[in-house]
Amino acid sequence: MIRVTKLSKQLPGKVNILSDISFEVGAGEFVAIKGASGSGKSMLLRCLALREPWSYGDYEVDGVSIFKKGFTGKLKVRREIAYLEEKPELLPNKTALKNVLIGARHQTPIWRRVTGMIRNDDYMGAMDMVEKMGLLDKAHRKGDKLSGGEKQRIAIARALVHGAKTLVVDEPVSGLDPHTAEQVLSDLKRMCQTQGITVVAVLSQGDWAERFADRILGLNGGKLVLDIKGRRMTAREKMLL
Ligand SMILES: Nc1ncnc2c1ncn2[C@@H]1O[C@H](COP(=O)(O)OP(=O)(O)OP(=O)(O)O)[C@@H](O)[C@H]1O
Repeated sequence: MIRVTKLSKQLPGKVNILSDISFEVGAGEFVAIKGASGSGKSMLLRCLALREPWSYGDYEVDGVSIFKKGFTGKLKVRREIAYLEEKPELLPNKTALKNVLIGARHQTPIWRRVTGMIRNDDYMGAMDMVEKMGLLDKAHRKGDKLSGGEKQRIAIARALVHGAKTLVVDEPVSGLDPHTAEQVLSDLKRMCQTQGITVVAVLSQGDWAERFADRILGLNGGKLVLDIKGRRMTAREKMLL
């Protein structure tokens, strides 16, 4: 469970990017973030993944107060919360499977990256995850020969194989055709339902959030203006964003 209390983010010069944001996300929940361009969606994700320092606020993950725990708190977030950028970077010359196994630079021991040595258990685990993502037939295709949607799904598989319990994902379906977008979001949703993985995803386009999310958070000018169950939004709710 993630609890964010009064998160604020200021940049030098006192510009407020995020103001007084509080919300909770339960284990296994799929939460979508919506908001206009510049409303602070990416900054919120980056703060959740501790890619950006917070100016103010409390952060609790599974009952652990992250900032009070200092280094171990931050390590917990690094281990358990994976941040996936809009266009995930894969190693272009490695296969999809190798990308799942050794691609995550900060999570793979350097000796294993250098030697390419893989334990059998790890290999099976990665293959299993690639299959769950519906990409078994692409497992041996090189990273640069995968489509945008396939790259997204390999990046998700990589994060899960390396122990992430929560995926914080920036626009996972932007630039994808509707069929592929549907596949990526269905995979994410299934991970939530069957494995208790928590997903916080920016889904600003179309009605993806309304169709797939358990909850929708809405940002406007760095403020949380909406926190509703995942359902068709009313015209009034849309006006708030
Ligand atoms: N490093 C930075 N320095 C100055 N301003 C920044 C920085 N990073 C973000 N901002 C500003 O913070 C605000 C929120 O940015 P953010 O990227 O979170 O928006 P967003 O909602 O994700 O937008 P988009 O949908 O266009 O990606 C924007 O006004 C942006 O210009």
